[in-house]
Amino acid sequence: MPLVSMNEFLPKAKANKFAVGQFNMNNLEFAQAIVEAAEELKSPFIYGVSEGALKYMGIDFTVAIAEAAAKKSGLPIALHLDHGSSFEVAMKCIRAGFSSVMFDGSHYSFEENIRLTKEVVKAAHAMGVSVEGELGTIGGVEDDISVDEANASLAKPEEAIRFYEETGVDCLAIAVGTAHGMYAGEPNIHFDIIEAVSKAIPVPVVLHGGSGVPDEMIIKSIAAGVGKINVNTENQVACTEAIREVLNKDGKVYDPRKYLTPARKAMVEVVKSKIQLFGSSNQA
Ligand SMILES: O=C(O)C[C@@H](O)[C@H](O)C(=O)COP(=O)(O)O
Ligand SMILES: [Zn+2]
Repeated sequence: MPLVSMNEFLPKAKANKFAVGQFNMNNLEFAQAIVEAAEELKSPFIYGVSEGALKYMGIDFTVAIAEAAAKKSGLPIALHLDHGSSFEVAMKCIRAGFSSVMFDGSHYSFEENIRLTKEVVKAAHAMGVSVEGELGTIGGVEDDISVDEANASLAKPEEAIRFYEETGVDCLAIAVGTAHGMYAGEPNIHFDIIEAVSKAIPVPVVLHGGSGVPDEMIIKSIAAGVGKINVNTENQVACTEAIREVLNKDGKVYDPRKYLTPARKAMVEVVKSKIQLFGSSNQA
């Protein structure tokens, strides 16, 4: 199966109240672990690729790996630019074979965010590519850029609704109290904002900063209208802890397969548990 747009599964997620996971691809082992977990549970999923990860892996390797996963598994998989910062980077990804892009204009003024997102939507939709927009400021560390929680600002439902109506995005990330990275305590998620926006627009709300959110809050978020959830840090932590354990036990190990195999296994377990929690098993 070729890579698909998120519209292959997000409308179904919204209608049937489940969420599709966006799992970030940081290298080959992440990509393999994610597709292995999804194959076992017959789940659609999204490979999220940040601009930093794109630089690290190279755009051609990234697309080739995602295409190989889609072909081998037969699952509906979207390859999605995560937090794209410009029209140019979004177009570069689409030209290389991405089936979905996020344009994150949340650092611009509201009107400028609408104007820029609209341009991306117009070009992407003409090529059958889905688009995610973002409103409000999500706290935490994203691709090495940190936004402290005090400067994170929640999305206003009336603005989110107007943003959707004017841009026509396929899903909308709104700042509702989650943050990128692990939480020191518990996040304070504003379920009322999710519900107000989700009721008024036909596309799903996206929850960024999915790592470390307690299960019951995830379930409540999905019930309120979240249809896409992004997870990266929990996989990074599982991967690194597994590698550290092997190296701590035997300082003489030099074959990367000896520590990357347990790292990949640990990530398979993380992704499987998220797919089950999000309710997307057997939805492929
Ligand atoms: O940091 C990245 O490279 C990706 C994240 O921004 C992703 O979009 C996301 O929201 C994942 O959040 P996390 O699970 O808290 O890392
Ligand atoms: Zn994010």
